[in-house]
Amino acid sequence: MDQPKPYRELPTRLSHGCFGCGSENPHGLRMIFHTDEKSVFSEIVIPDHMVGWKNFAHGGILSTILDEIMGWSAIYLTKNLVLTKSIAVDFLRPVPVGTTLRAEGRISKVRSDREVAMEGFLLNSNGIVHARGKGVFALFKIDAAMKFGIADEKELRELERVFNL
Ligand SMILES: CCCCCCCCCCCC(=O)SCCNC(=O)CCNC(=O)[C@H](O)C(C)(C)COP(=O)(O)OP(=O)(O)OC[C@H]1O[C@@H](n2cnc3c(N)ncnc32)[C@H](O)[C@@H]1OP(=O)(O)O
Repeated sequence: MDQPKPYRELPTRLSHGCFGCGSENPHGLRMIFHTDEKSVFSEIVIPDHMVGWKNFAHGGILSTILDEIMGWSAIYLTKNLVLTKSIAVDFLRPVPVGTTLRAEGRISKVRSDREVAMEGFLLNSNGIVHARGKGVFALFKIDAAMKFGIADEKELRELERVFNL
């Protein structure tokens, strides 16, 4: 008998142009996310054209991945929409392009109903951490997100529906 999967995919395959997760950006990372309900994670291979020095991934790309994983973790785990207020990244070991990485995000501290501190990690296939991020995210209920113009109403209603916000 099939065992239930210990994790599931988040419904983030929305057709939009986000560099991190949009399915309509041919130059983007096209990240797909899974959750075990305590964290959100994503397997990713950084393409060759995102190289920095030698064959190592550009630090800005690693920061983007950490921003993205912490952002979706914040959305899913707090049930709010988010905007990044700040991020800080520690680059611990170079990341070669073309290798499989695991990005992982989780809540560090819910500071108020409008702000959450998150942490994110980029690990190689042996579980070694290559980069670590900390981020502070503004939390928005749907009505506030509309007021701030984070997305148009149709997109927000869709996010509300698929994420039970
Ligand atoms: C679509 C998803 C895709 C899903 C995307 C998932 C992936 C995420 C990963 C990537 C995310 C990004 O890169 S996001 C892109 C990078 N980040 C950004 O662009 C954020 C730029 N920063 C900002 O817009 C701003 O700093 C804010 C909104 C964060 C904070 O604004 P602020 O102006 O300092 O706020 P503040 O003075 O305190 O308040 C001004 C007014 O806003 C209200 N206000 C402030 N914060 C909030 C709040 N959280 N909820 C309600 N209302 C609020 C206050 O009551 C006040 O109202 P009143 O008194 O005037 O009525």
